[in-house]
This record gives sequence, C-alpha cells and structure tokens, in this order.
Amino acid sequence: MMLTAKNVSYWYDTEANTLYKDVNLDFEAGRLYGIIGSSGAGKTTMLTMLAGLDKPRRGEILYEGTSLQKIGLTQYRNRYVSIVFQAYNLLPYMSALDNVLTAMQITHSTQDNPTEYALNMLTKVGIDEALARKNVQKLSGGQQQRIAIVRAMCCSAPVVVADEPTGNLDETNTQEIIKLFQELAHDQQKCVILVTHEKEVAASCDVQFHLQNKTFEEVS
Ligand SMILES: Nc1ncnc2c1ncn2[C@@H]1O[C@H](COP(=O)(O)OP(=O)(O)OP(=O)(O)O)[C@@H](O)[C@H]1O
Repeated sequence: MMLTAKNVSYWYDTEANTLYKDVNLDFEAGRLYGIIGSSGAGKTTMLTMLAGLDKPRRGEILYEGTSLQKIGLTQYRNRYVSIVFQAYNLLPYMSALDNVLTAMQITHSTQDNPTEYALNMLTKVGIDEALARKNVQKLSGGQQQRIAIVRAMCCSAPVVVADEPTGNLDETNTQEIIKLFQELAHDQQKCVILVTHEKEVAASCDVQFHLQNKTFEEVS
C-alpha cells in the first residue's frame, strides 16, 4: 500500500470536538481517489495529514509502511508528495513556466527537454506560451489553479493531493483536469487523492470515500 491512515483521530481545540476517531484508509498507487462529504466534516483536514502538513492527534499516516513521523514530515513533503492547495500555491514573481520548471528541478525530473515538456503540459490545460511566460500574479484564479495542477503533474512525486482542484474552473476546464488526473493515476501510476464537492469529479474517481457522521465509507 502506498499510503495508509492507521487509527487516525483528529480534533482542533479539544478532544470533545473530535472530527473523527480511529479512521483507517488505504491508498494504492495507480488509482484516483475522491474524498467527499458535507462542508466542515473534515475532508481538508484529512488531506492535510496525508500531505504531511499536519499530524494526527492519535494514530499515524504511513508511506509505504513507514510512518511519516519517522520519515520526517518535511522530508516526506519534499520527496514524495505534490500538493495542490489553494492556500499553498504558486511561487509569486515567477512565470507559470518557471513555476513548473522549478518544481521539476527540485524533484530531479528526468525529462530531456523540460521547457518543451512543461509548455506542452500547460497548453493541455489552456495556458499557451504567451500566458506561460507571464508573471503568475497577473493571471486569474482559475488559470493559477490549472498551473498548480500542471506543476504537480510534472513533478516526480509518487503521491498527489489536491483540495477542490476544479473549484475555480468552468465545465470544459473541469473535464480537461479530470482527464489529466486520470492520466496521472493510470498512466503514470501515481496515487492521486482529491477532495471535491463536485459530483462529476467524484464520479470520475476510481474510489470514493464519503466522510459522514465522523466516519469514512467507501462508496461504489
Ligand atoms: N485551524 C483550525 N482551527 C480550528 N478549527 C478548524 C481549523 N481548521 C478547520 N477547523 C474546523 O474543523 C472542521 C473541519 O474543517 P475542514 O476544513 O477539514 O472541513 P472540510 O470537510 O474540508 O470542509 P469544506 O468542504 O467546507 O472545505 C470545520 O468545522 C472547521 O471549522
């Protein structure tokens, strides 16, 4: 198993307000997972723990059988996980292209022609070369979101987590992004985990975990 939540419990302020208790979830490589459930249930919180940005109050997250605590959260984030979060986004003052190239460099991408590859991936999500060379702060929220997804895709990290990745997107771009996430999971054999409100996105995942009444249930 690539990623496992083992007996995970989490609360923010006091244990009396526990979001969930003793949660067990398994995530394999090569599959696309959707976490769904009502607003405030704790979906983003679970994703945060799977991304190594926070740790469970009780229990642990394991990457290929080793706890993230043992790997080191920073080490785990740098080596094994790509994060697409709205509040954890692009490097400002850089172009879209440089954002993608920097991520490829950091993760030791082995692409022969990184610029061509990055531009090609950006074009797939509607960011042409002229846009790709602009400072990202001059682009719209939806454009930035698509660039963040491409950046995660161009990295060599085996785990990709994304929080509401299609939140800012119109129908056409949503379809395109779903296709790219499916390619990432099925062709590149990554373990891709999304939190989504959108039924269409959830339905495109291989596995859906529904967070309801403080428990995660697999729906098929
Ligand atoms: N830093 C924090 N401190 C205290 N409480 C928090 C904090 N972050 C989130 N919460 C609370 O924890 C609960 C779960 O939040 P979380 O963001 O994980 O839910 P969610 O299911 O992702 O919701 P949404 O779909 O609305 O994004 C919410 O009630 C939220 O108000």
